[in-house]
Amino acid sequence: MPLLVRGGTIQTAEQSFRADLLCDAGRIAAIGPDLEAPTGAEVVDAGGLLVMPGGIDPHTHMEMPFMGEVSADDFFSGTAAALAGGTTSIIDFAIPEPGGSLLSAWDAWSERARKAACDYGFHVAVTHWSEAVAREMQVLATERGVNSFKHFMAYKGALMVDDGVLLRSVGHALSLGALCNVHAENGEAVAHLQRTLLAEGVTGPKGHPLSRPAQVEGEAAGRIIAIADLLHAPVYIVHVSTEQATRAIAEARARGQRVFGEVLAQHLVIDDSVYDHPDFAFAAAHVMSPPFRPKHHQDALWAGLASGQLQTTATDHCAFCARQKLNGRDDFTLIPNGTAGIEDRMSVLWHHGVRTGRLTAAEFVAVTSTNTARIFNIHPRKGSISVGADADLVLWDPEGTRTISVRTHHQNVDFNVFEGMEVTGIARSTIQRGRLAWHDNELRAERGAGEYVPRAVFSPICFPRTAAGRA
Ligand SMILES: NC(=O)NCCC(=O)O
Ligand SMILES: [Zn+2]
Ligand SMILES: [Zn+2]
Repeated sequence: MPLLVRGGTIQTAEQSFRADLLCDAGRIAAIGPDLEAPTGAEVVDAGGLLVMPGGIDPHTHMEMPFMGEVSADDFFSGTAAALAGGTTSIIDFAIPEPGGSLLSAWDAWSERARKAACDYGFHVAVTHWSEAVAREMQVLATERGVNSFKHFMAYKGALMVDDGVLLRSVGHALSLGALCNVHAENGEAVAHLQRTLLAEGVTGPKGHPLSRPAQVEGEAAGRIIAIADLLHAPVYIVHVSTEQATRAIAEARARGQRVFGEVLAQHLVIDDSVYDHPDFAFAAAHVMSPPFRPKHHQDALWAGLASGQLQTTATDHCAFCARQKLNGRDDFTLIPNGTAGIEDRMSVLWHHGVRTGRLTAAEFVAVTSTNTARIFNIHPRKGSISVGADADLVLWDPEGTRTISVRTHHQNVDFNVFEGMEVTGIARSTIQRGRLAWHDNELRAERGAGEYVPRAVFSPICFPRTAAGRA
């Protein structure tokens, strides 16, 4: 059924104007003043609201097996919560079994994601190197719509890769026109500090940030940037949480390198005092990597977003319940790493970014949606408001308020790291492929309504020379 969005202000990453918008067959069919509602169309009143591209979260882990547990939000509950917060697409991570096949990981994640309520894609992790891995990367890039590969420089003994693997994989991805994503923490240093702390008797959650100080991220960010520079490859650093990594990215960009940086909503507003909490459950609920930082790092992250040196925002949504976090009751290294946030990213960014004057509304759209679509080559189908684009929209109430709470959120987890935060700026309605999936506080997410979005290689923003050569 067609859907007419009437009387709103269209807000994109470039401009703002009053117009109606007609959705039909899942796409944006028309944009203009005073559009007629076709027979049988549903009409939604967007008076006083901003009509923006739906959010894209480029970093989630739904039902991910990790540290002996499986993250608590599955592809349905997690994407339904996303829709309640104005996010209409995610890019999750398909992670092979140790030494296993990348194609099998893609198959397994595709199977799990069939129940997704919003659109999705996958970064595929490279966790070891062999000729078979190289071949599978090629198949994924050319036949399965994967244009990004993930590398963990941390999690020694599990997902971590060394510089030899990084060099091979970054070089191979470059030849395929794919982008390497990197979790930048020096995993050897983390393992060393973990051992030392445990030997000193530091077993509680406080050991987590102590074992992953800012230098650990700064060093790894500098190293992967140097490797990318050696190979003339673009690189995307996930969950940047420190001044040091932000500076390394800015300096590389100033030298002309194609380096992109992602920030998590959580790192922008929560600091490391959470680990001082006497209650294990509270402190453990904040155990994620990289950890929360002393407050001054937040200023660097906001400045990075405002200046364009950091381009995207995400959540690294990886929900674990108190029962799961208890695995690390006597040893902080066993607490499953991860926090939730997919439902609240947009409101947190609006409240703390736009309302404070750090970001313009256009920049908000850029960092929550459009930049991700450009980097991962799904623009203008996603992240834009243009005729022919997917009708993935959020009707945003810039003055609407809500109090974030585990009691009201839709995420399948018993803790919310933003608990009690009063935010101004909320999703009144979320339109997923032309259908109201969240409207007036009612979640109408549909199991399986989400579709896989294949992503073509040689994203022009990552590979400008190739793009120019092809034009
Ligand atoms: N971030 C985190 O703590 N858990 C998910 C895995 C990762 O992204 O490092
Ligand atoms: Zn990570
Ligand atoms: Zn992650």
